[in-house]
Amino acid sequence: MAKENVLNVYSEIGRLKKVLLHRPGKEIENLTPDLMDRLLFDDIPYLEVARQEHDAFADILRNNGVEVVYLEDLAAEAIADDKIKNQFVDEFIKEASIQSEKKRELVKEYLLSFSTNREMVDKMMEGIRKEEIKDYKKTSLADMIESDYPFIVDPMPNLYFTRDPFATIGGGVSLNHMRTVTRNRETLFAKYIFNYHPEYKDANVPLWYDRTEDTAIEGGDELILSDKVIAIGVSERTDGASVEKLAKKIFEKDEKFEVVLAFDIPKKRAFMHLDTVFTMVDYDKFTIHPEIEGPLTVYSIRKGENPKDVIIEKETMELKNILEKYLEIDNVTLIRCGGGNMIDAGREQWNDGSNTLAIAPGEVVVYSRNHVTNKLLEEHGIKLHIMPSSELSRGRGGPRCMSMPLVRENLR
Ligand SMILES: NC(=O)NCCC[C@H](N)C(=O)O
Repeated sequence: MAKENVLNVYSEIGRLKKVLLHRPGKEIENLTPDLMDRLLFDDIPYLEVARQEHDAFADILRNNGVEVVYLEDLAAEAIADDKIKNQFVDEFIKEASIQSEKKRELVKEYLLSFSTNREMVDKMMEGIRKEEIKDYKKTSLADMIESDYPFIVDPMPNLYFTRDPFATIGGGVSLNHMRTVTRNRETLFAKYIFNYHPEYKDANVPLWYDRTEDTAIEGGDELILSDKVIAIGVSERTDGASVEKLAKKIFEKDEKFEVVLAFDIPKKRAFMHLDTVFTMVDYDKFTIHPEIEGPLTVYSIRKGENPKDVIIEKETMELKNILEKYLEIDNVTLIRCGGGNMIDAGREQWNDGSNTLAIAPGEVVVYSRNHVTNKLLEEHGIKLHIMPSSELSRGRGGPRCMSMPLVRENLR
């Protein structure tokens, strides 16, 4: 029997009931200047302060009635069975680009030596420095003559952006195939959680996308505008082909969604995901990066006659008109990040000024540093929960990026 409502997300703004976070761990202390580019960071956060900020974020959520669960706990609980744990470790090692067989054996031995699954999961996330495994240098010629690269297994510093590796859509999950190797490794945790965690394993959670697919899609591009309309950014991180695959999967199931809108957005870092430039803060209000007001090209994807077919239409319209048309609202208000001032907009956008997490209609969590945009949101009647933001923001993601809703109340 399928369990009811273990996942339920039919909007961006319905009251948040349960959310998945990852408390930044020592993976942040394994970031080096040489690695930043490949691991998608622009600076190195100070872990102690990043954790304080993250705990403040979690407290805001808990104080507002949200159940907060952590990726690292769910992953550890999912592998309680030794056979599953063994399989998980093998898969992790296979994806960690470890060159020699002997070194893979040493890494496995090392991971299995941790006394709890939680400690082992933390270590997988943190990465393994060379000096942690003694004698690895004697394992093969490649290892003996290799460069001074300091890791046997790379850290995964982007894990605190839980929005991206998988995304809850309706009653199912888009288990994403990420654009980059570093972020794709993160999706393994979700695979094990949805297959083996006691909360989810018997729930027959439908997968709208699978990490084994060969085109990319990331959760920051997946926005649920209503129980009828999903918006997906075709961006630096998400391919058009993935949006079509996901739409077909959703339409084949008995979900209420009627249309998937593929937003063609600029393929550059400041526009990394759709939620970098655009989040929903109330029934009829959105905070946006002024540069996506449009005219924008949007492809609407609807069910065809045959469940496997879709009908795709291309339109070029202003963002405001697109939202009014598809959400059937007379007047949508777009609140411009930085108030449209070029300097404020550029700075606050860079620090995720329009990446807000709605915890209820008209109520959002925002970064303290984006005070120009925050003031504007307040002037539009939005209730703000302001979190500290000097360190977490260095990873180029805001409150929406740092949270994956598992359950939201349905809107009336
Ligand atoms: N949804 C988001 O925009 N997530 C932020 C991800 C930031 C991370 N450093 C990345 O480049 O993937």
